[in-house]
Amino acid sequence: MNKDSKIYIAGHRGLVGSALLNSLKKRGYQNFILKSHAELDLTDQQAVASFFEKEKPEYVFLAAAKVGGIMANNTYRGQFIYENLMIQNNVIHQAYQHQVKKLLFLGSTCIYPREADQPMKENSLLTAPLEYTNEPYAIAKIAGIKLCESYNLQYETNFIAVMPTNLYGPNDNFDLESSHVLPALVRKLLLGTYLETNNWEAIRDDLENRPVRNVNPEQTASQLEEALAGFGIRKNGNSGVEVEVWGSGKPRREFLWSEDMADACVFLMESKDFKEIVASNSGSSGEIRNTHINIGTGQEVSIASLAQLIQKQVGFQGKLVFNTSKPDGTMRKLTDPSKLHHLGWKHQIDIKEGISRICQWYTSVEARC
Ligand SMILES: NC(=O)C1=CN([C@@H]2O[C@H](COP(=O)(O)OP(=O)(O)OC[C@H]3O[C@@H](n4cnc5c(N)ncnc54)[C@H](OP(=O)(O)O)[C@@H]3O)[C@@H](O)[C@H]2O)C=CC1
Ligand SMILES: C[C@H]1O[C@H](OP(=O)(O)OP(=O)(O)OC[C@H]2O[C@@H](n3cnc4c(=O)[nH]c(N)nc43)[C@H](O)[C@@H]2O)[C@@H](O)[C@@H](O)C1=O
Repeated sequence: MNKDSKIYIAGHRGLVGSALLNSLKKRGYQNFILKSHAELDLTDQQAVASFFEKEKPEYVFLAAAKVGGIMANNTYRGQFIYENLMIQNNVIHQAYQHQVKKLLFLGSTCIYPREADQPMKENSLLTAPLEYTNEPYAIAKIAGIKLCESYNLQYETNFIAVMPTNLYGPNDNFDLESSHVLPALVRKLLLGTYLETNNWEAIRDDLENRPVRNVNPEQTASQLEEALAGFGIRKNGNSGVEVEVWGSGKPRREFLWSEDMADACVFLMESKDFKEIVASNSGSSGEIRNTHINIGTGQEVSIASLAQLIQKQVGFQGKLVFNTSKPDGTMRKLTDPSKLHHLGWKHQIDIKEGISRICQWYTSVEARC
């Protein structure tokens, strides 16, 4: 990529897209095409075709998708499979039709079998059944990998598919229901600290800044207390406040800071081609598959430990309680990032540093919506 190359970041307002935009700007890139969902619905085949015809991007980062945590994936199963298939089919196909020089597609580590050997290597794809809670999303992502791979093999395109582990950082979704675990626990535990001191002003401010379904920040203190209890943030008799953690707390997850993730993506777009990635796959028998690349830290933490780390960071004095009526999802999902390490990239920010950064960001002026 040259500094004046025309770069389209699909999903530039999201967690990953915004980190990609910042990372590219820092490196001196300046020629961006940016469209919000409201401006261009990527599920609309005709609209996407017209957009590519008009704009003719040279490089594409496909970070637009229907995304959410375990409950959103499990509940909106139809939307997760349909919207993701449509977005990726439209964008990847038009990138091929309009001779895009390179495209980077973002998948997810949920493509791997539920019982995959840990840490998970790229070649465990399609070797056993998937985790149920996010199966529709995972199937769409697997189709995206195969679309990139098949177009590369048939049409000699240069499309790279990366499989990031669970991500977190600025501009994440902090909704109390549809978000991923890390942003959810940051917000729930912060609200817990406000509830401990009856700081209704801080609670109202938080709810105004990031509206929550069926909660009016103007309500009385006792109504707000009831609303928060519905999200598992509640006063517990005279012993203080408790915050609910979904599931048993036993599943383990691997977390990568979004700016590290963006750095890895830019590194791959700047310096690696699909052919080099194929060449780096060992033991090929003439069949070309598993050309995607894991992006992770190779380090995991239990959900209970994650909650304790965030609790410590925000200074929540109360109790963590586990709600086992909520799903655990897969028990382990740890990437083996050695392929990416061999290609020349390694993460920088560890989980403790990342938690400190995201808690600071969440309460900063910058985070105001
Ligand atoms: N978050 C995570 O932990 C992980 C994410 N990923 C992958 O990374 C990518 C980015 O995820 P993330 O940044 O977290 O997601 P976000 O939800 O933060 O952002 C998604 C972006 O996609 C855009 N978008 C969604 N639907 C459409 C549509 N129909 N048309 C146009 N734009 C649309 C949104 O636009 P707008 O803002 O305008 O509404 C938003 O900017 C996804 O492919 C995801 O699967 C992979 C692994 C883990
Ligand atoms: C990135 C990845 O993200 C999703 O998979 P997931 O890792 O299972 O999602 P998650 O972050 O929502 O949960 C991780 C764990 O944490 C527990 N947990 C505790 N308390 C809260 C809580 O308050 N909110 C949430 N969301 N989870 C909680 C929760 O019960 C689970 O055990 C995929 O669907 C798919 O989108 C995907 O690819």
